[in-house]
Amino acid sequence: MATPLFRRLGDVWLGTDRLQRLRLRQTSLAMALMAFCVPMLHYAVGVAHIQPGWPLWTWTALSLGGMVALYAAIRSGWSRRFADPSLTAVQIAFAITSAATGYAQAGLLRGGAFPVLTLILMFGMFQLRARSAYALCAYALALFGAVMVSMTRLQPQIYTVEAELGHFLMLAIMLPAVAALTAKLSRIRHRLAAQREELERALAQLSAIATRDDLTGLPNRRQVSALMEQELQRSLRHGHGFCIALLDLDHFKRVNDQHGHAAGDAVLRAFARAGQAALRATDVIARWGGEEFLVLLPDTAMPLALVGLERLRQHTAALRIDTEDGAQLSVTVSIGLTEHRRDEALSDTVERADQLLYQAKAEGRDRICASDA
Ligand SMILES: Nc1nc2c(ncn2[C@@H]2O[C@H](COP(=O)(O)OP(=O)(O)OP(=O)(O)O)[C@@H](O)[C@H]2O)c(=O)[nH]1
Repeated sequence: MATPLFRRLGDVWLGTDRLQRLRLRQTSLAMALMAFCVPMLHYAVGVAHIQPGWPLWTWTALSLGGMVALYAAIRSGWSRRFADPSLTAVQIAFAITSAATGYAQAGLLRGGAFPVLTLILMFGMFQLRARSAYALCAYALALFGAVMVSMTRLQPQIYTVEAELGHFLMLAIMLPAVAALTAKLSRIRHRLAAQREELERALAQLSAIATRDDLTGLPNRRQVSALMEQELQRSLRHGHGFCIALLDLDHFKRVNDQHGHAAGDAVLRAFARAGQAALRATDVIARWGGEEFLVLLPDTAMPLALVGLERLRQHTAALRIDTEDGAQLSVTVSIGLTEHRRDEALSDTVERADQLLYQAKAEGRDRICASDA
């Protein structure tokens, strides 16, 4: 019972968009850190036996209010107009300012500002670019330096020159080291992102090679076999039938012999395009091998399948293909078409289509021989 409630609350707080949730989780963590720092500073002021005055309350209101404003800017989507919608650099600059002004009030416990500052900078380590990291570390060093100098004047008995010099030197060593580490991480991140992109491109290429025929761009035999298997499973579950046709270009050897292999390739490409255009978007025409093609007509029964393939046959006969030697070629196609019989193996359906194709060739080519089932 509790889980859906927590999930709903989570959705209200973080939204449902994946990227937005990532950003807001980060900001929520920063808000939690700030919520922890507020009582800590109040405690530090208490230790110094100082009554909390307006500087502490102003700091508290601005620090908490600023975090809420940053959360609202991201949650509302307003921050999407910027290059970094997480507002990482802004959040870090704000937190540094809050830490430095807190340092000025923390008195004896001001050393606590340093681990907090380290934590703040660690937030940026995984997101900031090298240049922003250096700029923010320089800002932190300058601001803390200014606060330290001011405090040696305002409260010299607590903020002694010697102690502040020591603190400043510590920061002067720590901050550039953090910036250098962030820059290194940023470079690693960019290299990883580039490698991932390259890998995705290679995978897409591999998948195209594995599933597409190079010459025509149509699905290859392996791919259409997988599609037929899928269609078979769908047909078993839902009870609707499908048709398969085998197509073979007529006298194609002559095209190669008389006009060359390149002209033959051009004819195959033109036929592939015409075939796709003649069929419905849900039908699949694939290269079965050589000058043979297979058409899969999912969720289609015989009279309708015949209409689609007759259109394809006519489109093919109307094709005119210009060759490099200036000739204009035309081509016809013979088709064996059949419907899958319930409970029969796919290979049997394809075999029947092949016999019908043979029959179409024997009867004079440029025709369809079809059997219902
Ligand atoms: N240009 C080209 N030709 C191919 C390709 N694959 C197969 N072929 C050719 O297709 C021709 C097939 O010829 P055959 O099987 O004898 O049949 P056909 O000349 O089409 O005659 P019928 O099928 O009886 O009408 C052969 O010349 C093969 O070299 C290819 O990718 N490109």
